[in-house]
Amino acid sequence: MSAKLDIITLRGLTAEGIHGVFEFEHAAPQPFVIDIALWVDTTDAISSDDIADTVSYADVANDVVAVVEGPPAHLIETLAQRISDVLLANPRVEGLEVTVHKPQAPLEQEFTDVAVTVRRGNTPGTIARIRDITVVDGKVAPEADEPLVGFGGPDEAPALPSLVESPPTPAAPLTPQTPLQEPQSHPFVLALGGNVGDVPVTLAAAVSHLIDIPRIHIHDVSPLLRTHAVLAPGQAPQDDHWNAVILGSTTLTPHELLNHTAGIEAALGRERHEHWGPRSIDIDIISMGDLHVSDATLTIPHPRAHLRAFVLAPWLLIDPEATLPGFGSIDDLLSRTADLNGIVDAVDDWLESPEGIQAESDSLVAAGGHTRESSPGAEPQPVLNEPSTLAEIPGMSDPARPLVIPPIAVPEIAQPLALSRLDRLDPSSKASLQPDQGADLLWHKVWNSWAQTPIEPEDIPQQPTAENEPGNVTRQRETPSVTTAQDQPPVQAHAPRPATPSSAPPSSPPVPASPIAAVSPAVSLPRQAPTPTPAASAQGNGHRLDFVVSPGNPATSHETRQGVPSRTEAPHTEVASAAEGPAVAQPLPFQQVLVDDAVLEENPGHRPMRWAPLQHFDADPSGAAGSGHAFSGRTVNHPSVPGSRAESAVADEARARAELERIEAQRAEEARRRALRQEEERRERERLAQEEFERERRAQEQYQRERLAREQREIAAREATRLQEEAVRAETARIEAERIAAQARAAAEREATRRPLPKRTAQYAPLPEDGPRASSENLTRGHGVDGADYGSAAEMGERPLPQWDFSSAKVTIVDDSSEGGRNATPRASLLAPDLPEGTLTGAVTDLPSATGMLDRVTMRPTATGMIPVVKRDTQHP
Ligand SMILES: Nc1ncnc2c1ncn2[C@@H]1O[C@H](COP(=O)(O)OP(=O)(O)OP(=O)(O)O)[C@@H](O)[C@H]1O
Ligand SMILES: Nc1nc2c(c(=O)[nH]1)N=C(CO)CN2
Repeated sequence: MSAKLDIITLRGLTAEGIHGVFEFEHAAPQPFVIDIALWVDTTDAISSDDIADTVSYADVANDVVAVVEGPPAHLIETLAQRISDVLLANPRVEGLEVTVHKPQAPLEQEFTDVAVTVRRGNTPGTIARIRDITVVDGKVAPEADEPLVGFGGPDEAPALPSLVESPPTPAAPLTPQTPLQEPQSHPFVLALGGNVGDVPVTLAAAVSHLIDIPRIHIHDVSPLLRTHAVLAPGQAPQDDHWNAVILGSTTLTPHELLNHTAGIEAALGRERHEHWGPRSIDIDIISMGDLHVSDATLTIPHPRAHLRAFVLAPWLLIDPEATLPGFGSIDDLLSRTADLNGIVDAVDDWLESPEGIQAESDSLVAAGGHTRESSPGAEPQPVLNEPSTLAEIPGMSDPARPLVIPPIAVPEIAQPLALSRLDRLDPSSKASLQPDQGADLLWHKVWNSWAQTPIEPEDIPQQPTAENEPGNVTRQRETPSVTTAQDQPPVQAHAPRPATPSSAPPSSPPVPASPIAAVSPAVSLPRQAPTPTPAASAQGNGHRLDFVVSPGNPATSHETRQGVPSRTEAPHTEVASAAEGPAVAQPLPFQQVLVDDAVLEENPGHRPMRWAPLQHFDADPSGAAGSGHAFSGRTVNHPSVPGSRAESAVADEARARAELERIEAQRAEEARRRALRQEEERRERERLAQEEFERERRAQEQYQRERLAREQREIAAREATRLQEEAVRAETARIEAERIAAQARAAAEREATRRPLPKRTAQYAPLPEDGPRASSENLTRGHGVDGADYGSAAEMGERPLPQWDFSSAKVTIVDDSSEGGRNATPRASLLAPDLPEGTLTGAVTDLPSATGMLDRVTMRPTATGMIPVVKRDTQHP
């Protein structure tokens, strides 16, 4: 079993990141809150007290924050996976659970949390309930009254790998006002099975995990049965399974329990490839008290449990009185299962050291002629192929070792059992009745015919006697040196049996006619249900179980010694009758009478034993009494014997022969009926198997349909998210387009309201005589803004200003030399004399110049000393 893992938790770790489906979430960081639980083997750390031997939560916090602050992801699932990957890179982390909360997720509705939880690796059990600790003024505040919900809390099932796709069970939000009610406890029955790997070890690990889960209490674990695989028709052969049943109780809901069992399956390597395929482990919830559940993921009671010996047999071993709600007593159910013959081996106390059980069983089975492979087909193969001698069983020559008697399979037995009517005789009777050398031929013949007559069900007498007490199965007498039913009484499921069959009072209650009623463990676990504790010794890896089949079981009556006269039956009856009065006819084919003195005289070597047909004896029952013949064990004068002894002998021979013929005819008839019955039983089993297969197929189809529907829902949900994203993008684009359009409109409006640009012309005004550049002789030729050559300043100075009507335009004469410092005197004043009356002059400080968009004309002094005069065209005011 793997080392126990402890859980290190870190909760409420907050960091900011840019994760989300929407573009805007990538633009601005938002908070993410992370809860971490790490499954770590702390054994070393506990002994060394060294941080190097464990996982430092400080490192964990750094790693997690780095991921949250790292590259953007669309989904919190992705974020959780990235965190898992980083933390699992630490080899000390065997498993983990990561929850990513997104408290400011962009949702229109009010909410308290959005989160995703992932579990990875080996995460046995569940996370312990953790209380929030509030620190106030540096001290831990007293606990809040309300119970915690959420992470690890009792009302939240942890996310498990196998259930990732299924919708999470919503946790009922508990408020401080909600009183904490003790949830109701339900008994449960789980069935465990598997046939891949070292299954006993895996199943023991599963039991250990279950024990570790809070709110689950294990009451009992059944012996471990090795069973032939039950297969769907046409399925390829598989290795044998190991099956066990667990009884317990839990306050978990059925789905929470399923979550846990599925988690354990996943942790123990369960993979699903094929329906009813080979598996390392399978855990089915068989029942939960009276609960009935039926939904897409869970059906309780388990819909096929009532058909399965590999579930019912181990269950019966620990709870013989159990019933499966809606189906009845498991005892009865078991007797009708088609795989009843498939129980190959059984081991008790297997949890102690499960290692080696499988190998040991393999060698036992190999010695017995089995293979681990079972035969295909829903109809189980006959399983009995017992070792014929004790020596063939490895280790069985050691008398201290417990015996393995494989379960006695019914109703069809592959090899004819060496059981005959003679086997019904007790050994001393048998010895005294056996024909001697030289005894008469007829007696030899009768004896031999008895010897070849298998015991028939019809031979079972109605009254129980010491001879037919349960457990006196002749098969067991064939191996007298091992534990037999006499040493070890079988335990009847319904009625406790006395310690030894011989001590059973004659009034013992008749055994219920249940074919498997007494499949009983010879060694029992300490358990609550009353179970037998017979004498088998406990050694080795677990205790093999002896299985004994009740004689009350009609199906096993092949093996029940009946119908052969023995000391305790016909002769005894006869003696008693003779002593007490007229002989009482018994429902037996023969009476032990007809010893004729003459024959004795003529053939002194003959044994005076004969068997006569009952009707002959009955012919004159009163005569027996009347003639006072007493049956003294040897010599009885039959009342109906006629005068001649020779005639009588011949008549006896003839009657005996006739009787033999009648018996043979009867036997042939019985064989025919038996064949018919077996054929009917086979058909019935086939029908049941077919029905189960059909049910299975329908269940599978339903499961597939639901899976498909779920997938389609998921696809639709993804598509809806995609469309939503697209819609958001389109909306964003629309808003942007609108903004641009609005801008354009505004610009257009401004444009529209703006006066058309005046056509501009430029002219150079002559510089005044006393202007700063007036004396310059080397003035370059002036060019107007329109490129026209206006000649030199001197020439231009002679030219008059055009006859523009400056008064109609707002003309400002600007002297920007005020900034350049070349001339502090505003040019305007200088120019003013030359401008028409009313022309505005003065510095313009509030408008840029020369933009062409001014209301006013700007005149500047230039480097050439000439002043461009820009004026609105009078035709375009
Ligand atoms: N009572 C139940 N116990 C366990 N699983 C159940 C039960 N009822 C329904 N299921 C569902 O059956 C699903 C498939 O189970 P699984 O693959 O183990 O089937 P199986 O063991 O191969 O077949 P079978 O159910 O016949 O034993 C599980 O995921 C679970 O959701
Ligand atoms: N013997 C045996 N056969 C099976 C088993 C099982 O547990 N034991 N489980 C099956 C599907 O659950 C199918 N067949």
